[in-house]
Amino acid sequence: MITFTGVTKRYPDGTVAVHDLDLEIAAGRITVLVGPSGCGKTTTLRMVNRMIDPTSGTITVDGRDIREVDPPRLRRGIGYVIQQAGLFPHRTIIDNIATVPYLLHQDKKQARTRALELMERVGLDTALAKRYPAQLSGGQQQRVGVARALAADPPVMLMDEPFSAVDPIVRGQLQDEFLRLQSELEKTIVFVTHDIDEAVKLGHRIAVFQVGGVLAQYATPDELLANPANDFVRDFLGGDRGIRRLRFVQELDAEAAAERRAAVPEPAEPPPGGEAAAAGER
Ligand SMILES: Nc1ncnc2c1ncn2[C@@H]1O[C@H](COP(=O)(O)OP(=O)(O)OP(=O)(O)O)[C@@H](O)[C@H]1O
Repeated sequence: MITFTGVTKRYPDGTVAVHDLDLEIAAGRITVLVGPSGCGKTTTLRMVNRMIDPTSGTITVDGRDIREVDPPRLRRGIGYVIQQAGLFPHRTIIDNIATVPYLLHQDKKQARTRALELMERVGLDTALAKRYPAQLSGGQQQRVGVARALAADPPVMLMDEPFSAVDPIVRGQLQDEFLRLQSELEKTIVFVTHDIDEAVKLGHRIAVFQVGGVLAQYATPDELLANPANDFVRDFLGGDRGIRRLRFVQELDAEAAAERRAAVPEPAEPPPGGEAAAAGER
């Protein structure tokens, strides 16, 4: 679990990016930070791995105050994925993915084998391993970014608008694959987006921020859509909130129905002689 207690970030020029934030981020779930541009989402995210230090307040990861952990060590347990993937342009895909294992002086051959496994896991053809980032599509690059963040198998992943640089169709595919992957991996994920649809689709819980770094509401997607805490949240959710909620509830229903179907045991083989014989025995 990650906790923020009374966290404020004021930049040297006086800008308050995050204001007195209290937030509990559940382990093994996806927590989405959403809000308009400049509301402090990225600042909040980057305080978790100490790329930015808070002005006041306390952040803990698994009960430990992060100020007590030296930043390189802390970051080994925290994967970081950014918009447009941030890949090293002069390194091949496989070497990009194995960046952290190389830094940790892991066996090169092992690191590469694992990188190939990760490529498959995130839906990349391993034939792309020797290419360079510029030779991949935007969606493929994002997948490499996710694979690279997973390479050290960190329990926590910070994801800053990771799918926003691709077209809506690819974006939808990446989101679906990411959800599938997360259902296997159960990482603690903090995911930043400014897109409420993405937040509703991915988030177990959603933190809505407003400009000034104020947390306006922290709730499950269903609670958020059903009961916006104030006018700002209502406006941010938009006029089609009702449609979104309906779609969300329908998706939940479909998932529950699929789970029920999976839970029902397969019908037993009919006895020799077929159904008529089975009926006759009753
Ligand atoms: N280094 C900095 N110095 C001064 N102000 C900064 C700095 N970095 C960010 N800010 C300001 O802090 C506020 C929050 O910025 P932040 O990047 O956290 O917001 P955001 O919600 O992630 O925005 P976006 O969606 O546009 O990326 C903004 O007003 C921004 O201009």
